Order: sequence, then structure tokens, then C-alpha cells
Amino acid sequence: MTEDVDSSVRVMDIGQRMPMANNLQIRPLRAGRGAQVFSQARLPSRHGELQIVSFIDDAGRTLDDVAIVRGDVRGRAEVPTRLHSECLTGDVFGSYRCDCRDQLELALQRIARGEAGIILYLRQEGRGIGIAQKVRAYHLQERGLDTVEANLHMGFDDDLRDYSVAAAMLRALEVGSVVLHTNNLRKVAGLQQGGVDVVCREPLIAEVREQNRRYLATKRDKSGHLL
Ligand SMILES: Nc1nc2c(ncn2[C@@H]2O[C@H](COP(=O)(O)OP(=O)(O)OP(=O)(O)O)[C@@H](O)[C@H]2O)c(=O)[nH]1
Repeated sequence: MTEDVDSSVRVMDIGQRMPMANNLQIRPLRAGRGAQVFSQARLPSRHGELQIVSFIDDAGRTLDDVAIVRGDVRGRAEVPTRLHSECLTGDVFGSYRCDCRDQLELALQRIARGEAGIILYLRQEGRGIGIAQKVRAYHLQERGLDTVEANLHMGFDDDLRDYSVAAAMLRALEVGSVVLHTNNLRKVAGLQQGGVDVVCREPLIAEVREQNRRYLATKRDKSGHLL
């Protein structure tokens, strides 16, 4: 490991990179595995000056999950941090079926206000079932099932997400401790189990719309979200 001269996170020495063939194998990180920073770049944005950081796992495989970092987070205490689970429909297409995009915007605004902050963009589409199955879940919801019932009907657990990857990424960023912006206590527990010091939780409440009212109620009543 070497340190970039003007970077706020540690990046891999170019000579330590795994062969290209390995880098092309993109697989999810298994629980308990570690991560290293692979590369980073400036990301000037509508939310100010940010950095985007990519990672590899212990076997040298690149991860699809990335960190959006504001300021110098290394060794810093109480860094505002958000774990955002990918939601193609909300994040990209602005769907009102969920509150994902509003939460992402809120999180970006919050870290833009401060000196430091982190958003981990985790490729956990549909709480881990993927986009194809999520569309099927939407179809079932249009026939009367709620979010959890739809997942169960398809033979999945209501939430397949694992936060060990997120913990490994935060450890790789060498963050001192975090303030986690979430309504989901599983995220807090997941990071703590992964050795991240979570000082406290900050709620992240997005606008309730007619189209996402049932989705939010199900999160509160069945998934244990503090809403
Ligand atoms: N399976 C399924 N996943 C959904 C549905 N709507 C949104 N999602 C996914 O749910 C994830 C967001 O998770 P949520 O449970 O809404 O919120 P959270 O991230 O657990 O909690 P917060 O940190 O408080 O936002 C994203 O991966 C979305 O793609 C749905 O109807 N079915």
C-alpha cells in the first residue's frame, strides 16, 4: 500500500494490482472478507466537490460498490455516513413507488453541508433480489401484495442485504467513527458487527407521497424501520 500525495484515502500501489483477468470478475464480497481501496477520482458535482472511490476484495476482484466521499475522512470521528442500497427505478428514473431517490438527495445535501461525509452506493438492488425480480415484485404489488409479501411469495426472504461489504469499505477508508443516517437498525448492527464504530444514528425521513404511502407503512410495520 502506498499513499497518494494529495488524496484523502489510501489507494493501492499500481504494482500491487491483480492481473486484468481477475479485475474483470465482479462478484459480491462474502461476509467477513476485507476490502482495499482500488482507485479514486475527483467528482465535481451539483453537491459540491466530492471524490469517488472504488474497491477490490481480498482476492483482488473489483467491487461494483463505490464510496462517494466528501473531505478527508481518514481517522476522523463521527463522519456523517449513509449506506444507500441501489434502486434503479428510484435513483435513475425518479420513481415515486419508493423514497430511495429522495433519501439519496437528502443524504447528498447533508454531506455537502459539512466538511466530511460518506455515501456508500451499494449494489443491493431490490434489497438484494436484483432488478428483474423487483419488477416482478412490483407486478405482485399491483395485484394487492405489499413489499414483504411479494418477496415471500417469490420465495425470497423480505430482505437479503448483507452489510459486511459496507463495513469492509469503511474500514478501508480508515474512518474513525460514523454517524449513520438511516431508519434501519439492521444497517447499524451490520456495521457494528463488521467492526465499524457507529457513534449514533440520524433519521433520514423523506417525503410521504400518495404513491409510496403503503411502501413506507410496510417498512415501518413489517421491516422494523423507525418511521
Ligand atoms: N424487493 C423490493 N425491493 C424494493 C422495493 N422498493 C424498493 N426496494 C429496494 O429497497 C432498497 C431500499 O431499502 P429500504 O428498505 O427502502 O430502506 P433501507 O435502505 O433499508 O432503510 P433506510 O436506510 O432507512 O433508507 C433498495 O435496494 C430498493 O431497490 C420493492 O417493492 N421490493
